[in-house]
Amino acid sequence: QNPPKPDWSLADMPSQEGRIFLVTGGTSGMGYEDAKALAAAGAQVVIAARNPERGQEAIDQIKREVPDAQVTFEPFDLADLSSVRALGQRLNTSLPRLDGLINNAAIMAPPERSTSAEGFEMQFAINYVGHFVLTAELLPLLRNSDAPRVITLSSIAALRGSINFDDLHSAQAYEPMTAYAQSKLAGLMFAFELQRRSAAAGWGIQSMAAHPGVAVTELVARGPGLDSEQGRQWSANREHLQTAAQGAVPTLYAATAPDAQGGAYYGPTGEREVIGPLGLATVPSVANDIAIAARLWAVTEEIAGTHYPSSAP
Ligand SMILES: NC(=O)c1ccc[n+]([C@@H]2O[C@H](COP(=O)([O-])OP(=O)(O)OC[C@H]3O[C@@H](n4cnc5c(N)ncnc54)[C@H](O)[C@@H]3O)[C@@H](O)[C@H]2O)c1
Repeated sequence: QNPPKPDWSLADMPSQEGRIFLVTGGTSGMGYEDAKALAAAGAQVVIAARNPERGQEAIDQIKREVPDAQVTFEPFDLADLSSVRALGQRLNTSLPRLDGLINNAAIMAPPERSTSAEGFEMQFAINYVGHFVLTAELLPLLRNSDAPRVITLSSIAALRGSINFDDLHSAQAYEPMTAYAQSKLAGLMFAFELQRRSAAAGWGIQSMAAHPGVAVTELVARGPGLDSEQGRQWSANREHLQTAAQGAVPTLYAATAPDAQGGAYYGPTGEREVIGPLGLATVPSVANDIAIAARLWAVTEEIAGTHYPSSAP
């Protein structure tokens, strides 16, 4: 795989006119920056997140900066698979195709364990299983595109992750960052496995992963909280971290650059993994284990009740 030029920036993004993107969690942080940059390049963008008021605020803010932006909001909750499926059905009716899906929404390390509508540990549910189901729902729309891409957000936290098949939902022991790391590793393995399955079945989808390094967003405040030890450390380092706009660059590269490749993992790289520049990110060795990836896929299909087609329909 060819690494991208480290100085790739939004100015290098080709026109996205005529292309349609969905960005989950596009009301704040990196997702918002993704939506704004894609709209500025001429794409039609659908932001999907929970809160319609925050959705309208995001649209208003984007339109202040990009007056002719084509951006709309769809409410949905990744922690409730009936809501994820309902979004899929609405989009399958309203859109002709989908050229890019950005699986961006996430929560990080809430201090107390909680569970989704289906009883999954909340980070596993939102960060991973919800996106697994959403992508399956949108497969027909993606296949209507002549060059569809699916970008799934991972994190350097995945380097510390493992897939605990004996306790995927942290019911026996809940450690917030361990559960986050598992969810982000699962997302990374999903991105790679989707690429393999797409290639084998001829779906034509390029699936890649991206991570932002460490960027100043709402993730910490909404998770461990700014008063936590983690929050205090993070606040003390704020000026050394990336902005959300900088953190969005690897995702936007993956979503739009002609030379970005399916199966790659883009992010700030090497010694500068936390703050840049753009490159091929470090892949945790377990993420290359195709037996674990296949097992995780099968288990997820089972618990989610969503089965991908095994070959091109
Ligand atoms: N900020 C960082 O330093 C960092 C580092 C590594 C990876 N990431 C990843 O980047 C991505 C974006 O995170 P961010 O830092 O911009 O955080 P953020 O908190 O600013 O944004 C997260 C978005 O996800 C949405 N969301 C949360 N729960 C949801 C649910 N149940 N249903 C639908 N939407 C939901 C939120 O509404 C919000 O729009 C995440 O995947 C995160 O894991 C962030």
